[in-house]
Amino acid sequence: MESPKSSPSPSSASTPFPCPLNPSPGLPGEFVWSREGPGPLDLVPALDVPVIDLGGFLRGELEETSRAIELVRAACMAHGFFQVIGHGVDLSLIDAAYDATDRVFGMPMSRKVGLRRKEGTFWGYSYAHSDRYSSNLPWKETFTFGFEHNQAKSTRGVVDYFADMVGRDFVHVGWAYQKYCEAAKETGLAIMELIAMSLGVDRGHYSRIFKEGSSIMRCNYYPPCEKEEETMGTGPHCDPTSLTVLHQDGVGGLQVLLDGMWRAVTPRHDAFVINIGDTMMAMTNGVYKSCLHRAVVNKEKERRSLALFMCPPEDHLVAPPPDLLLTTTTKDDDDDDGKVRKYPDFKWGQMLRFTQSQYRADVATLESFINTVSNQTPPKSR
Ligand SMILES: C=C1C[C@]23C[C@H]1CC[C@H]2[C@]1(C)CCC[C@@](C)(C(=O)O)[C@H]1[C@@H]3C(=O)O
Ligand SMILES: O=C(O)CCC(=O)C(=O)O
Ligand SMILES: [Fe+2]
Repeated sequence: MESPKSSPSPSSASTPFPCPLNPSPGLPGEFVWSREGPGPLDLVPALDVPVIDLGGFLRGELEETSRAIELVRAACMAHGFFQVIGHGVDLSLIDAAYDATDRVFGMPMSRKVGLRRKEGTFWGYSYAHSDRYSSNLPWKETFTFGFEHNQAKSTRGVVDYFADMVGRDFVHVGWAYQKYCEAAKETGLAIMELIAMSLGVDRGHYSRIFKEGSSIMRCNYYPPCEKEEETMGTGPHCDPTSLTVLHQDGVGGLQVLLDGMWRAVTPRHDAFVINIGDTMMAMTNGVYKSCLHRAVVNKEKERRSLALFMCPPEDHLVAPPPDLLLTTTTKDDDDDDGKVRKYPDFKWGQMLRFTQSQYRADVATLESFINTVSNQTPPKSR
């Protein structure tokens, strides 16, 4: 597994970039995913991930709530992906977030380069992660910033971040993202209640943890690419985080691996795509699945997606609720009362730093992280 390369020296940071994301006759080698290139894209059938209407649940309607719980459970046991409508988020707020995204990636490259993530930080602009990796570069630009869930405790909101880091002319962009993140977070917290109820644990178990957590807000911009079959927008991976609340524009490109086949998640303007991440999988003792997915690019159209990666506090000890250990047995448990833990305790901050300094998130991030940590510290008995 390629470990991230150290970020370039300051002098190379000022080197004019070759802007490799523009269409070109031959794809630069570092963008060719020879082993995993998506190949012919028209063969990818759609995956009819469940579309769950949150309206009834949010209105406190018992029957609709039971229906939503059932659908969440079935999807999370299978592949960890579903779409939600009836979330109550005004579509004009989503459109404003896309307008903000167009403003961010529409900046001149010289200004974007000035916003590149600094070594040891997580936030800022990246093109193709070329400061972190030297091969299998994703055909995308990204802009990433943090969002504190407990706004009362937030020392510096999204608006301040944009005003201070990008410039006063981006204050309204900061507001658009601030409002978007607040709404997407509330949707995510509501879904965490459904997840808890679907597992038979206290309804507030997960949402209480995440109300004190934060999110990684990742804006993805995928330029068109003539060699769409040879490169990747975002390579195959499982999200190391807990719950992803993603909105994709109408172009399409998100795919989930199911039964050995890549399946397309059809975009819906009125829906968020929700998926379980590695950390939530550990919080459910492996009952709910964090699954491999990727984003492919398009030879004609640019594509954008907005991913809110919800995380617990960095010092939160990731473990399943005790009740869950009493009520669930997993098929490969040799311990018939289901008390077996699938993953050791770990602190979320440790896993996050692992993905930023040592390991490029892929299909085996959680397993690799646990192996790394267990080789460093004696196993904790529980
Ligand atoms: C903890 C994280 C690392 C990434 C952003 C969040 C959740 C998703 C991860 C990522 C998108 C998975 C694919 C590889 C990656 C390097 C990327 O393409 O951006 C990952 C993110 C990252 O390390 O910046
Ligand atoms: O762009 C997409 O649709 C998905 C991107 C993704 O999976 C990610 O950023 O983790
Ligand atoms: Fe992802």
